[in-house]
Amino acid sequence: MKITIFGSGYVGLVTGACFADVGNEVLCVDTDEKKIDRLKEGEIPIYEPGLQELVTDNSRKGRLRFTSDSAEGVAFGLFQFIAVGTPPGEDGSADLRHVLAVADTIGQKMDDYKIIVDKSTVPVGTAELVSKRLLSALGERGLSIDYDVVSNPEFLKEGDAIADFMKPDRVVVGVDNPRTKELLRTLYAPFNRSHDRFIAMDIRSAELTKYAANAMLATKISFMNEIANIAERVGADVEAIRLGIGSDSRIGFSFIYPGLGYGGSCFPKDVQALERTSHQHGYDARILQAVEAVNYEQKFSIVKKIKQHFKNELSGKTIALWGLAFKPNTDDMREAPSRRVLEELLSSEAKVRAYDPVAMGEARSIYGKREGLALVETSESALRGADALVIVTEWMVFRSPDFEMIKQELSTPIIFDGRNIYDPDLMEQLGFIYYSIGRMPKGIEVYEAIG
Ligand SMILES: NC(=O)c1ccc[n+]([C@@H]2O[C@H](COP(=O)([O-])OP(=O)(O)OC[C@H]3O[C@@H](n4cnc5c(N)ncnc54)[C@H](O)[C@@H]3O)[C@@H](O)[C@H]2O)c1
Ligand SMILES: O=c1ccn([C@@H]2O[C@H](COP(=O)(O)OP(=O)(O)O[C@H]3O[C@H](CO)[C@@H](O)[C@H](O)[C@H]3O)[C@@H](O)[C@H]2O)c(=O)[nH]1
Repeated sequence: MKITIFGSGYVGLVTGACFADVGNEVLCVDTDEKKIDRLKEGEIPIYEPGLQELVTDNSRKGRLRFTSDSAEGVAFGLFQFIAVGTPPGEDGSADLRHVLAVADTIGQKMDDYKIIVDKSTVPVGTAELVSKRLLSALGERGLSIDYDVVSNPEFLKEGDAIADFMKPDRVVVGVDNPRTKELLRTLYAPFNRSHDRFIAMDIRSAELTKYAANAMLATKISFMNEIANIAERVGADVEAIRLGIGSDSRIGFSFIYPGLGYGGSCFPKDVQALERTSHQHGYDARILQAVEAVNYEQKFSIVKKIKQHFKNELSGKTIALWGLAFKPNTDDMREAPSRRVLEELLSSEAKVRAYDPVAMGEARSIYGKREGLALVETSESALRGADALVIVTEWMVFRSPDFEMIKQELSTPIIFDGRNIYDPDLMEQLGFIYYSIGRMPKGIEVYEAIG
């Protein structure tokens, strides 16, 4: 089948490469000409495991192409996927300008029947807005051409994006035309082989399903962070609690890792946008507000411990920071907890030496030359002359480091672990002062309430 995809970011590029890989002809369109030039040269602008190989292979076979010419894009595919960004607007609601710009473009250029598939995360009612924009653009051209607008939210995770797309838990499709539903079922059939994962529903429900999924996952994380905050105040261990509740199959082990709060380009903006939608419809979404509030505070939790340890005297101290990406296996730093941690440390006049296995380029483009901040090339050099190490992102390579080397490099052996990746008993044996999330530091019976 012929597929056009507007937007060549995390979602558009992965979607394009995966559809091409199962034999479709795919044309990816992006308004960012530099990005398209790089993609044409075989350069992938983002770090996503496996994507380089998939894009290179399918480009070589001629099934995956790139253009910044939107007219070419509209003419090409029966399916016109919209996979552009929907960032938060000033009041937190989703900014639809890119989605509607694509709708305008399609309406201005289409000459035959198209299926417009919205893969961007958008508030309920957006498909109707897209449809109105198409009608109005066609009206201006004095044309009446048939089309369908479908909602097909994407559930992939960065870092696992290809596996998530190729073997999805489900494919949600909001569609009101039975024939179009069957075409989409056929399009997704290669990813739907072991059992039926194709879930068709009305368009509004599909749009809301996406927000409900992200809000539920974010709720699990904030809930667990709240339990962690209670645990450390009453002298309990959140890691034991995690095992104790995760083993209940009704709760499950996934998305109950406490830490420094959720970040990334999705949970923060989507919880906020759902809360705004709800507000606009006269309903006060109190759970969502609490999820956000807990998450906001959680990003400060490790800095509060650092400040408490150093008795609020961070001036003249140097902190080594491991992990800048919002989670492992990505270079994405959008809403990354590391940014909050960095800002707090720098504004407390600490010096920071930061390292990440893949996000150094991204960090340089965000911070440039920032006073007090050194972006360094190895995890070892981050430690040099530092007074403490902070773990912000749980990259595999940080899980079993050379602790003797860490001790030698740090002026005092202190680790603040924002992801609970080390064993407190081992840390004690090795002679570290060790702080983590939701567990008391060894030797302290009940943690003093922090801040
Ligand atoms: N990143 C994720 O893990 C993820 C997962 C599921 C859903 N989503 C949702 O998918 C959407 C896209 O997210 P993303 O992370 O891929 O965004 P992104 O910012 O990585 O990429 C968006 C791309 O769209 C391009 N673009 C903007 N306007 C355009 C236009 N008019 N025509 C063509 N291209 C245009 C931009 O240049 C950019 O390259 C968002 O709604 C997001 O919430 C993201
Ligand atoms: O137990 C956990 C699990 C995750 N996180 C944090 O939650 C954030 C989001 O993680 P993750 O969900 O793995 O990454 P995303 O790539 O943002 O993916 C989410 O957002 C996407 C965009 O909407 C959805 O498509 C995915 O299904 C959804 O998992 C990260 O900061 C993680 O560190 C925790 O703190 N504890």
